[in-house]
Amino acid sequence: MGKNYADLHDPNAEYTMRELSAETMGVTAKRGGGRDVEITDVQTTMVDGNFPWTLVRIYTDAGVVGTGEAYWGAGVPELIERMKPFVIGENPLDIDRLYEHLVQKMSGEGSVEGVTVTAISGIEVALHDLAGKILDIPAYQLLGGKYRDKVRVYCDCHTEEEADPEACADEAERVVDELGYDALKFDLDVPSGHEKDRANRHLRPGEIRHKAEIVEKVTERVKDKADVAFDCHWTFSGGSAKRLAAELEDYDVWWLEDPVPPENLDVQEEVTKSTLTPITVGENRYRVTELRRLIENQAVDIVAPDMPKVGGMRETQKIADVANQYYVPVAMHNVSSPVATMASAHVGTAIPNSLAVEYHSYELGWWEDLVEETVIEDGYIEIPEKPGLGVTLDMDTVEEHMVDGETLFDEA
Ligand SMILES: O=C(O)C(=O)C[C@H](O)[C@H](O)CO
Repeated sequence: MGKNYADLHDPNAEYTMRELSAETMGVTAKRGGGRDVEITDVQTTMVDGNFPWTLVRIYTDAGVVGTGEAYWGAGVPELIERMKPFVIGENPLDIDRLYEHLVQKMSGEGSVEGVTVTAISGIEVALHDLAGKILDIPAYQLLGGKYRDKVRVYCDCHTEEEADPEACADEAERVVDELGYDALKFDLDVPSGHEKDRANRHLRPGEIRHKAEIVEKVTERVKDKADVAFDCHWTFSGGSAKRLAAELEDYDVWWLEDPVPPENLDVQEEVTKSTLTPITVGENRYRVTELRRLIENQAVDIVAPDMPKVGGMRETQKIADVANQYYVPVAMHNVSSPVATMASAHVGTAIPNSLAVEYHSYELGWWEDLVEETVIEDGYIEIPEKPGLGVTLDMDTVEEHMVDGETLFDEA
């Protein structure tokens, strides 16, 4: 018999004083225009992409189905399964209340940050698709409307010779000229051969010179054709990060991402304030509460929430609102399938301070095949006018790439 985590006993979830269900809140008034809809089921299927994408579907008694996606990670499907009883019977149009309801119900299990927030995010994205379909409007309309018809996409680039500055520059040129992107990102936390110890976070002078050489070669090669960001994946000490960022001030760096670990806000703030190189942080922080502190302390020049991880579409919009008050742009981190990528683009059009949305799957070959529609064209996502997110899962592709042991979604 398989494991069943869904029925695990959680007293916090079973009884909470702050109970936000429709029944307890007395949300019973009849709604016109086909809006009296009830959620009947929630299902997940994990697809083995370049990350294990968790796709989510919410079914209703009206026969309308919403599709969403949570950021990848073990435990996400189990957590969604555990939350299912809290949304069944609810009206999917009450997105905000249902989000708060899940956060409250899952408090004991950890809904301040981490994988529980990721699981809630997947449900929240599916609710936006569903609500858009019920109301017959695109999801961005639920967020207040459009700032732009197309959202810019940046391509996360890789090469097998990731430590070779010329190879990185060649790849940058190829991605710009052949794939049509005008915004790129490369990893800068690549071993240079000058390391004495990979654990201590300290950058030796030769390592800094090597990183500066990658940045110089790449930015010079695509100068005036593309913006280029560089990612450090939470690797270096504050002192080393400051020296690296100072060295990179001579080049056209779009941003330097996550040079220090995300936990210590004081160090983060000091690094950001020490340099003219724009510093971007965000993908490992959760919900507006955590991102707010980063922004309010002016510890970040550009904020990078991962929408289907940070809390979903409305939570990302709330983060963008706080960022906007500090004149901070938003570059959405994204390693998702076309479903959450399109959902991020809907957020991107609904906020004034959208810089770009990441695309992290150009080497996969079948990323676009997961949905019937074209998602990225010439480095931009055109926001669809179809109801909901405007993407339709191609079930043959889902089935072909499902993680072993997964079952395909039920028909609508
Ligand atoms: O694209 C980025 O910015 C990343 O940091 C990709 C990471 O490898 C990924 O998010 C880690 O899970």
